[in-house]
Amino acid sequence: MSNARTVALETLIKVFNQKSYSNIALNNELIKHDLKPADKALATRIVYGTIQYKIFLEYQLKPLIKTKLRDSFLKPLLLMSAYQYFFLEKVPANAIFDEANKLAKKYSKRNSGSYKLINGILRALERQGEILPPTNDLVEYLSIKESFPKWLVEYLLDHFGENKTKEILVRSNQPAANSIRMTTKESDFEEIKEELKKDNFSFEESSLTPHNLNLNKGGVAQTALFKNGKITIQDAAASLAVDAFDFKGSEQVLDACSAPGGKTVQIAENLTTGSVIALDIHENKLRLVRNAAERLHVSDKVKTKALDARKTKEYFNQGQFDKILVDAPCSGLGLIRRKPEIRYEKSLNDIKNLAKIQLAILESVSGLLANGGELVYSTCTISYEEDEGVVKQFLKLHPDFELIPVQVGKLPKQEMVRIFPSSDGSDGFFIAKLKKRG
Ligand SMILES: C[S@@+](CC[C@H](N)C(=O)[O-])C[C@H]1O[C@@H](n2cnc3c(N)ncnc32)[C@H](O)[C@@H]1O
Repeated sequence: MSNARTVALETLIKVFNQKSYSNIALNNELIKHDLKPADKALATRIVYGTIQYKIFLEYQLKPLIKTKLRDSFLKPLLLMSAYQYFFLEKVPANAIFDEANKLAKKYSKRNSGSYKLINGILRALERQGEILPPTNDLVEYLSIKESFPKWLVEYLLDHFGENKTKEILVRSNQPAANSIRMTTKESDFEEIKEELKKDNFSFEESSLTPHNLNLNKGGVAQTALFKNGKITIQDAAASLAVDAFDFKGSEQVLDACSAPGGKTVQIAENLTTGSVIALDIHENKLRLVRNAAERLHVSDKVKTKALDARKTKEYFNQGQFDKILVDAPCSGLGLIRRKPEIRYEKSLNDIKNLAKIQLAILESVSGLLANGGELVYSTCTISYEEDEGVVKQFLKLHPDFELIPVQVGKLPKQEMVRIFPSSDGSDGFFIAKLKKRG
């Protein structure tokens, strides 16, 4: 039996029991089992949905599991069956339970009783229906309903209030947009849109910027438009960080944390005689930056170097760069819709530790900026400590820098830009622009 649910179960066993990354584990299983496109889509939905709603699903199953689950496949199978039961409206309960029973038979050791156990628990789940904690404990209620750890719900409530928190949680559980950036000049956008239509894509313009479109489906990497570098896959919010610079074209630019290179190529597109040096601490990731530069025909303007951005003073000269981008490593809370497991992996401690690394990177590169030069600091997170907190600490230590209000895309001019995961599917993001006096 090789079908969508076998692939989903194999993947979830690796993710939950062996701590594998979901995208890598799923990809390996999809390669092993040659599924039809519809089955591929179903397996993907079950895997990501089950991970996304793990806390909610465990809460539903907890009152029904009365014995120790000995076989290692049992918990992943129960979770994915419960996910389908609650979230896949078009699949009848009987079909979900039959498939679960078949998988239980296949995976059970003989006489282990696992098959009967699965059947019993899932039938009991049907009788029980959805359960939620009382709404008077808002943290517990939202944690279960939207499947986020309690510390994170509490953190969001403290910083953004009840309405914004609910919005962030709900939107983080919605699918990410299939977002592309048109890399050409604005006058060619219409031509690109026509070509996309010919390739059977429909789209809407991003609510954040005219150079990004949200496509109705994936698969754009197979098109000539992508292969020729006229479009690239990039989140709309992320693309705004580079737009915050005021380019002349002749600048020397440092991209301090560059892989996989989405912003490096965008910087290079803005340069004529200038060039960009792209750093990353992981040498193997720099290959992705070089590939992106080649596809977008900007290789002549991009040099890569493996380096810890906290050690840049040892390699570059004071005042060597006119512009510096620090798109920092961060907790990724703005990316939860793309990487659902982030919510279970990060802690408040991680946020605090990352803030120290971010400040150390800013500290290291600050001396390399020429007087009058621009420094853009960005993250794909929404935590205060990593965003405004880092910028404010940096400014306290560096009175030679000033904060410059930012106007990017369709957004109003702001002191610092915070984008929450948005209704049209963009990631959460933060952008601040600093200028070195002189
Ligand atoms: C948010 S990602 C950058 C995304 C990239 N700017 C883009 O637009 O495609 C952060 C990157 O920083 C790298 N990184 C982490 N710690 C670093 C350090 N100390 N020095 C340089 N790069 C680092 C990570 O390997 C990761 O590729």
